[in-house]
Amino acid sequence: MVKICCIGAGYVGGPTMAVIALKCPSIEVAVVDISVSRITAWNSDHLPIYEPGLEDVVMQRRGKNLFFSTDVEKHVSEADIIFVSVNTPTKTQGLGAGKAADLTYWESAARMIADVSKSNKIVVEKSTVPVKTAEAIEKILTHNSKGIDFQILSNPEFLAEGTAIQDLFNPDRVLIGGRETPEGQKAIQALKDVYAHWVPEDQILTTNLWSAELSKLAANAFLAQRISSVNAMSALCEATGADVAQVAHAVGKDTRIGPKFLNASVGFGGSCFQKDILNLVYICECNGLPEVANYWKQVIKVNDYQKNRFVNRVVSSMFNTVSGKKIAVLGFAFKKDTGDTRETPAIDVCKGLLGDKAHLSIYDPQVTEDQIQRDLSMKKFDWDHPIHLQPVSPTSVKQVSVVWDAYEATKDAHGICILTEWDEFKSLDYQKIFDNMQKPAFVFDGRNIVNMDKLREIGFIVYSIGKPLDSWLKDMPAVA
Ligand SMILES: NC(=O)C1=CN([C@@H]2O[C@H](COP(=O)(O)OP(=O)(O)OC[C@H]3O[C@@H](n4cnc5c(N)ncnc54)[C@H](O)[C@@H]3O)[C@@H](O)[C@H]2O)C=CC1
Ligand SMILES: O=C(O)[C@H]1O[C@H](OP(=O)(O)OP(=O)(O)OC[C@H]2O[C@@H](n3ccc(=O)[nH]c3=O)[C@H](O)[C@@H]2O)[C@H](O)[C@@H](O)[C@@H]1O
Repeated sequence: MVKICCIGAGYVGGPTMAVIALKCPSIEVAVVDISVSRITAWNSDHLPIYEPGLEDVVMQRRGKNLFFSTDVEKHVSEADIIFVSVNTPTKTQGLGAGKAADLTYWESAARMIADVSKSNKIVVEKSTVPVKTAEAIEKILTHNSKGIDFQILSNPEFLAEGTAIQDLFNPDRVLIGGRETPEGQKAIQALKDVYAHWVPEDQILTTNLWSAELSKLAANAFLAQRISSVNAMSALCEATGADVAQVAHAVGKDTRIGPKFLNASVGFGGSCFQKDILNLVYICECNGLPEVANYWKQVIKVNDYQKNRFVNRVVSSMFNTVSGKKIAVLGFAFKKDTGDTRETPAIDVCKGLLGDKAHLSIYDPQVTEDQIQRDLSMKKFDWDHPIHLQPVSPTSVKQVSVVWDAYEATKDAHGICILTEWDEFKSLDYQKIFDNMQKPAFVFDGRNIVNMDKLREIGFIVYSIGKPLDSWLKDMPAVA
């Protein structure tokens, strides 16, 4: 029986391995982690991450051919194929701080693999890593190899949160990069055989190692670039009276451009877009390509601009101050159908409003008060380290209350900011909400999900990203 071990039981390791276990009953899959609380949760009825369809897959295979364990060394030493899906945060100190990937966790995983292995292994990069990481990993493994053959493969993951299970069941492509030697090709074939249990052969792409590593960074950069492009247009739409949804629709009808990923928003979030683009920028700079680096840097700059612009809109619309005013924040996760808040635009928007002394009442159907308080008090980039290395009880931000209901959040509020596109926010009783708010009552829709006309009929002053401005807002231009 082929044995797979995955180091890192996070948003990638957990779901990908659960799906491999489901699709390949003949393979034994162990997911290991240094975080005891994460592994305990994977073995309980309350999985550590919320992802539609995940629980069903885990429950079908857990205890049969899917195991979650903290006994990292045992499972690594027994495995034929080892996936490494650990954190690759942005460096906060030293050379490349604020841009380069911090490979501390990767390196320690590689050293441990070298230490405990007694048989040949295929080591698979599942984490997103800088190009040429495989070379460094190879050096760590072979310097300690005691004659063991290690083959390194790059198999980046393209799943998106909220749709992870669907993405894993029907991937657009599976990408496997390896050495162009006979041993490298054999390793590629072994991994291909795993995916071939459910992925059509022509969707499994094989490349050299560096192409696979770079393709992952490139894919995320292209995706984020589309959002920054449409968000840049949203500012111009507001200035001219064009409607960003109509512009995006017209542009996306061109089959060369396509309709997906053109939703204007308060900004993209998530654990990877910013991190991976910063990493790409750093690699370009290290390779003497400053023009290329600056090109991609601009994608991040426009994203920051979009978040600032939103905050400025809120403040300027409300008589240039939100000091002491109650602002309801609907949605804190970085997108709907996930409880993940990593790099969510809500953090920057809330911090911006708090900077102007607002009182925030936050509601998100999947995010806990503890998480929100952590996010608002944590330093930039600290979130991307294993949970047990993060501050245990951060000081809570006093002007923030977290409630479990949108009606509670909006009661007596002066304004509402919609920051995540949860479906339930579309069907709220906005008349009831209006009746219980201070007047004039504002709605700032950072996700373009509300029916502006209906809300204006009720009496709200409505701002929606990239949409023709309310006459109230026209006279109060937001300066970014
Ligand atoms: N979250 C996502 O949607 C995607 C993430 N990625 C990439 O996958 C990698 C992992 O991301 P996530 O799963 O989101 O991170 P995560 O933070 O949810 O999970 C990483 C896990 O690795 C564990 N870990 C760290 N060092 C370890 C070690 N030496 N031994 C054992 N366990 C260790 C941590 O405790 C943590 O539970 C990152 O490189 C990320 O860029 C790629 C595609 C999608
Ligand atoms: O490497 C990763 O981590 C993953 O990053 C993204 O997935 P994810 O961040 O989970 O979610 P997305 O659906 O890409 O959304 C990212 C952010 O962009 C925003 N977004 C997305 C689409 C859009 O049109 N407009 C927009 O503002 C979302 O609200 C969210 O904040 C990619 O889509 C995945 O392919 C990739 O594997």
